[in-house]
Amino acid sequence: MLDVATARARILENLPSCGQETVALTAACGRILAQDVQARRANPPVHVSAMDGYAVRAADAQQGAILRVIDEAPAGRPSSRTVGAGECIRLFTGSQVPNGADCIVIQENTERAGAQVTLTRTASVGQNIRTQGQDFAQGDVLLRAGSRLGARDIGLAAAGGLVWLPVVRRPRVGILATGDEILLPGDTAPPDGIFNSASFMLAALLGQEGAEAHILPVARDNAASLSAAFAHIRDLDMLVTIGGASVGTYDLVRPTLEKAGLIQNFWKIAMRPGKPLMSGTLNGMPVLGLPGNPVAALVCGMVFVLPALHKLMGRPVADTLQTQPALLGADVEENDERQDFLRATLHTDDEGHLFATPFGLQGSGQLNSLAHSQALIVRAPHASAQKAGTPCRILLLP
Ligand SMILES: Nc1nc2c(c(=O)[nH]1)N[C@H]1C(S)=C(S)[C@@H](COP(=O)(O)OP(=O)(O)OC[C@H]3O[C@@H](n4cnc5c(N)ncnc54)[C@H](O)[C@@H]3O)O[C@H]1N2
Ligand code: MOO
Repeated sequence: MLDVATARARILENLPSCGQETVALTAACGRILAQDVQARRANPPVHVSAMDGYAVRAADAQQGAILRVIDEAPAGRPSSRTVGAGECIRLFTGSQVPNGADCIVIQENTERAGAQVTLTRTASVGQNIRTQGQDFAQGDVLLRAGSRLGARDIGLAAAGGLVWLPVVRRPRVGILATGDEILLPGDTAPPDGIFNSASFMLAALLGQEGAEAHILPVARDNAASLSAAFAHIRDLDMLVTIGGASVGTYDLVRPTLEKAGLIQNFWKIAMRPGKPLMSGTLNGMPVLGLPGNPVAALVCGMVFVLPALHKLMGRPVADTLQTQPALLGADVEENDERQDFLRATLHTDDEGHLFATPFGLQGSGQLNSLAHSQALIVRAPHASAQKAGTPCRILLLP
């Protein structure tokens, strides 16, 4: 059986990037920027007033000076006049600063009488002026390729005059659960049917990482149903199957895929949960066959499908699993030949040590402990029995 690291590398090896598309600002939140974007215009585009008041020449802005109001220029309606000696122009927050003026006296520091204004305080050059390009200049790189766009990035792009943004195309991932016993959550018959948890869990996992995840109709445990399901696939960047991956008589996913033209990369890995993982390509489309046990599907989703998704999105993918150090919160037994991923809760003691405590039961059908875990303890094949307090490596669960 292949080891986990080799399997991961072989899945990532030949994955193409799925390219980019252009979306409107309103559709860009959460997307990954595909190219650096530059400001189309400076912000502010011209010198503007930061306050309601009067544009004056700083040379005139002495306490007690009396100035003549020669114009009024609301925001968006710049004055064509030039402020000369002894003159001022009435301005408002956001108004363009007129020629000749080099400071803004705020309204509270003036007394107005008809067309005359008396300054009650001295002002200085540049006061209350937002200079052109103070925030950013035309052509400045506002956002870098590879960043995930949030609300503040959208605001910055909008301020730079961008209407459309180049983003990484969301990979279309088909999720095909299989099994005669699999029901939609909430279906009432048959009473011994198993609700399809794995498809919804994987769709959520991949969706929150930027995939366009499509839950396909469940295929039945027979070659005809599976063949039809594979034949109906169109325009997917990746297919993820769930179940029917093992060695039983009704585990027909791999043989049926092979009949449809699958080029198998590998099948079966030294991992618990996740042993019957399969990787291949069908007419060029990457296919990952996950085990049906939902915990195995999720752990394989984290360890293999997410990095594959990131690769499809052109995002950097670390060569190795990004584990972190912790201390065992309970004794663990000797491990066999499979790399183990144990569901665990985390807590930090008074001295700041992080402990990962594995659940006692680790069956790969048990979703309750999966949902209530914060991490997976990763144990190497053939690791010896270890006592609580021993250093270990953990993978944080999303
Ligand atoms: N003789 C052997 N038997 C098994 C082996 C083996 O090496 N030799 N491997 C075991 C391991 S490890 C795993 S994992 C499972 C994987 O089996 P399959 O991928 O064939 O999965 P199924 O048999 O279809 O289902 C297993 C289990 O999971 C439930 N299931 C399936 N799909 C879903 C779903 N979408 N949502 C929720 N639950 C699902 C299904 O009802 C079964 O209970 O094989 C072992 N056997
Ligand atoms: O992959 Mo299986 O879940 O080890 O039982």
